[in-house]
Amino acid sequence: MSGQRVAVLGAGSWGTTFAKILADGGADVAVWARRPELAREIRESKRNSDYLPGINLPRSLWASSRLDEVLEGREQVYVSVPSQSLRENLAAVRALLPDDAVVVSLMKGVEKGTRFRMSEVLEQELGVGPERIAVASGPNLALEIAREQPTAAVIASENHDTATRVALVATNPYFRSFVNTDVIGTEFGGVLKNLIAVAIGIVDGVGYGENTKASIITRGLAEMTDFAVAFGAQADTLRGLAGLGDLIATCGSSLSRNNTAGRLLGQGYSFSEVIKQMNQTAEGLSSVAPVLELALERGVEMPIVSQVAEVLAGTLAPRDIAPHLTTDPMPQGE
Ligand SMILES: NC(=O)C1=CN([C@@H]2O[C@H](COP(=O)(O)OP(=O)(O)OC[C@H]3O[C@@H](n4cnc5c(N)ncnc54)[C@H](OP(=O)(O)O)[C@@H]3O)[C@@H](O)[C@H]2O)C=CC1
Ligand SMILES: O=C(CO)COP(=O)(O)O
Repeated sequence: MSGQRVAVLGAGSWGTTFAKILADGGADVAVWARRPELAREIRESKRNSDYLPGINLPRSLWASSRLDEVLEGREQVYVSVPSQSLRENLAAVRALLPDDAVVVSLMKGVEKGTRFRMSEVLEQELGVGPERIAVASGPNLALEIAREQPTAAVIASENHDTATRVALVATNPYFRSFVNTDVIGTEFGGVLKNLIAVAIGIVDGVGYGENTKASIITRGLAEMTDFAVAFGAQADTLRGLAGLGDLIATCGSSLSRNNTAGRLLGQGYSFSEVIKQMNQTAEGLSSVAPVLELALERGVEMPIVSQVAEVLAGTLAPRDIAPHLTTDPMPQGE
């Protein structure tokens, strides 16, 4: 569906990569970068040297630091800012959002304090109904995609037509979008795999091997599924690209910022030292508290995520994470 006029809000590694995906699929894409110098670099040099070094962006890509210029006349608006900053960013978007525009979350976090998913924050702050909201999630490490290595994603919306319209635009020869109506499962899949990737990073940093990691990934998927299903997700969604697919990609790659943050913790750096060293967004570090609060609310046990929280708090030594995979003396399960 070439020629659709779309906007991407956020020019970090994922926003810029997603803008490239859309432009390479034939869309007319405008990107909003909060820093004018980054907008200028994308617009004039077709580069984003801070976030995607060495990547040439499509010639058609346009960028500005002015929201009004970027949003004018856009039929689809993709949002990719750090989750904890979404609500404050949307205040300026509401008045400028074109009538009938579909809004797509590319983010993988839960808001601290309120514990809302990103699609819920979009609905609340933009005054847009769920039929005009979609979420995108899957095994999507930005730099691999920017290098045009093939992958796939799920586009979910409560409205099947909305998901289909977005998926048609967010598809190109190296990126395939599948359609789903399970927004909760698709969104929580992306949030939860980040937390398991932090756990994998921790045991990697400690120096444990493949058995430990395979145990954490397998039990982590069970934990992700129990949690998401308790909130109304379909278990199948967690077995698909937005769950297992993303879990494999993120747990297996040093490109993952969540995995990297975990590795630093496993090597003995404290939470505050890790924050200082990270120059990109590791959403799992912010989502761990709201996810555990939600789990408590629904009575879902999350032993791996709980241990990640304890390592972050400094109350559990990283080397002790694996033996406590469950506190149940006789655990049932696969
Ligand atoms: N990178 C990836 O591989 C993938 C990321 N995601 C998700 O995409 C979302 C965005 O992450 P990603 O692009 O990777 O992050 P990055 O750290 O690469 O970039 C963050 C971007 O957000 C901007 N930003 C930072 N703070 C604020 C703020 N308070 N208000 C507005 N903009 C801000 C930064 O601008 P500045 O440069 O000016 O600081 C930058 O453009 C996350 O939810 C992540 O989970 C999903 C799939 C893949
Ligand atoms: O979501 C991602 C891959 O699908 C990116 O993971 P990180 O945020 O850990 O880099």
